[in-house]
Amino acid sequence: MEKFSIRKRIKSFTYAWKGIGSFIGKEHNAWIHLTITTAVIVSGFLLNITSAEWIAIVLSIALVLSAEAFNTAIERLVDLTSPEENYIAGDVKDIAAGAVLICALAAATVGLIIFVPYLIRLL
Ligand SMILES: Nc1ncnc2c1ncn2[C@@H]1O[C@H](COP(=O)(O)OP(=O)(O)OP(=O)(O)O)[C@@H](O)[C@H]1O
Repeated sequence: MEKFSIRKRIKSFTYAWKGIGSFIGKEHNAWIHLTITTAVIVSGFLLNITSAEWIAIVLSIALVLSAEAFNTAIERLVDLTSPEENYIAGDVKDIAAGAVLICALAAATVGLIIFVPYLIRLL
């Protein structure tokens, strides 16, 4: 087994940050998710939501962003390995996109459950 090395662990961490940079820098879907994320966080502070609600929001944000990041990685891998039209390549991309949609719908539901009562109270 390879010897444990702090330098190597730090390097892995910098690769992960590089991956986040590539995801945010090139993906229009990531920009949309980040815009919604910012709006949700600002709303959370303005409405002074509870700790438990923050936990649900943070987990929902992480769920959607990580699903989108996995989807992007799969899309790029498919483009690399199967740039030509291929039924399975298309299916793989559709399934990955479907996974993002499932996560986004769940996050939207969490957002509605948390924010709608606050907004009704404001009216
Ligand atoms: N190599 C391929 N073979 C067959 N179908 C493909 C292939 N590449 C993409 N597709 C089909 O086109 C759809 C969109 O592809 P892709 O996600 O690459 O494009 P996009 O619109 O640029 O996506 P995004 O905006 O998420 O980056 C896929 O979900 C799939 O149905």
